[in-house]
Amino acid sequence: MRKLTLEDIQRLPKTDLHVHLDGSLRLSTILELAQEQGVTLPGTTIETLRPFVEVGEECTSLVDYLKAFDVTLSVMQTYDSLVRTAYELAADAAAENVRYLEVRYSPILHQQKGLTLHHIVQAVVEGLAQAEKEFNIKTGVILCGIRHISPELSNRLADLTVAFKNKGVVGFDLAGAEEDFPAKKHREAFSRVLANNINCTLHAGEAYGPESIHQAIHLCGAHRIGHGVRLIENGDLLNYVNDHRIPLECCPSSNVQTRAVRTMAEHPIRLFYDLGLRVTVNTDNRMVTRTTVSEEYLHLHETLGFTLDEIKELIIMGFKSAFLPYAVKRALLSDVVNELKSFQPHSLESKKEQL
Ligand SMILES: O=c1[nH]cnc2c1ncn2[C@H]1C[C@H](O)[C@@H](CO)O1
Ligand SMILES: [Zn+2]
Repeated sequence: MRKLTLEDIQRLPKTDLHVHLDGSLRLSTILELAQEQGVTLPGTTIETLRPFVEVGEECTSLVDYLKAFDVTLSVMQTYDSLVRTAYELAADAAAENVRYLEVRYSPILHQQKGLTLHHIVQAVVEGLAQAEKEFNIKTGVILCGIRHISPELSNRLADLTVAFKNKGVVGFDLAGAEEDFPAKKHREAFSRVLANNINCTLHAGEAYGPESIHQAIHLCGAHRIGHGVRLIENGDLLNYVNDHRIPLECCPSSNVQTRAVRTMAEHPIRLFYDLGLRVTVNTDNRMVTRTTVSEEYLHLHETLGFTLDEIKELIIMGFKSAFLPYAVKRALLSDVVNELKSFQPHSLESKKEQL
C-alpha cells in the first residue's frame, strides 16, 4: 500500500472535536505566562518543564494523566491568559488545516484569582473569534462539568452553557476521573442543558466500562461520546450506538497513555470503523499528549492500516459530527467533500514523476 506522509495529512481539511484548552498550550507560552504573573513552575526552561506537562510512557492511568493539569491551570487564571491560550490553540490547529475546532474546558477551574465564570467564558470566546478572523477555521466552545467535583458545580456550568448558547458555546461535557464518579450524579446538569436544546457529549468508557457509556447515553442524553473505547466490551450497546449514529470522539494516543488501551495496534477504532460506527479522530490534549490531529491520522495509517479513502471517510464523519446548526454544517461539509475529491497526496505525485 502507498504510504502517506505527515505532510500529506497536514494538507487534508480536518476537524478536532475533542481538545481540552488546558491541555493544549504551547510550552513556551506557559513559561511566559508564569513569568508575567509571578507563578512558580516546577521547571523554568522548556526541557525542565516538559516532564511535568507532557505525559510519557510512564503514565499509569487517567488519574495520573490528569496531574499535568495542575501545572497548566496555575497560569490560566487571568482574562488575558485565557484569550491568548484560546487564540494560540486555534492558530496551531489552523496551521495543520483543522477547519472546525471545538475547544473544551471547565470554567470552575479558572477561578483561583477571582475571575467570574462569565468572564472566563467571554475570554475564550474572544480568543477564538480573533483566530477565526485571521485563519481559515471555525470554532465552538464546549463547557465541561467535572466528575470528581460536586454535581452542584456541574449545575452552575450547565446554566453558564445556557447563558452562552448562540454566543460561542455549542455544547456541554463531563470530564475528570471516571472510576468512582458516575455520570448519573450529574444528571440534573444534563437535563438543564437538554431542556434548552443544547448538544452534549460525555467522556465515558475511557477509565470505566460500558456501564459508564450506558449512563452517558440513557441517563444524561449524550449526543456524542468522548473516547468510548470500552464499548468494545458490550456488543448490544455497541449496536445501539451504531444504529443511532452516536459519534465516538476517539483520541488514540491519549488512550494509550492513560492505559485505556494497551497499544496503538490494539485500539478498537479499527473495529468500530469496520462495523460502521461513526468515529472521529481527535487530539484530546495537544500538549499533554504531545500530538496533533495529523499525527493521530498518521498513526491510524501506519499502525492500523487506514487507507487514504478511509481517512477521507473519517474526516467526513468528523464534520458530520460537529455541534453546528444543520444548514451551516451541510455547507461546510459540501466544500470539504469537493476538496477531498480532488486531493492528491504529494507522496503519490513524486512517485508518478519517478515512473
Ligand atoms: O481524557 C480525559 N479524560 C477525562 N478528563 C480529562 C481528559 N483530558 C482532560 N481532562 C480533564 C482535565 C481538565 O482540567 C478538564 C477540563 O478541560 O478535563
Ligand atoms: Zn478529553
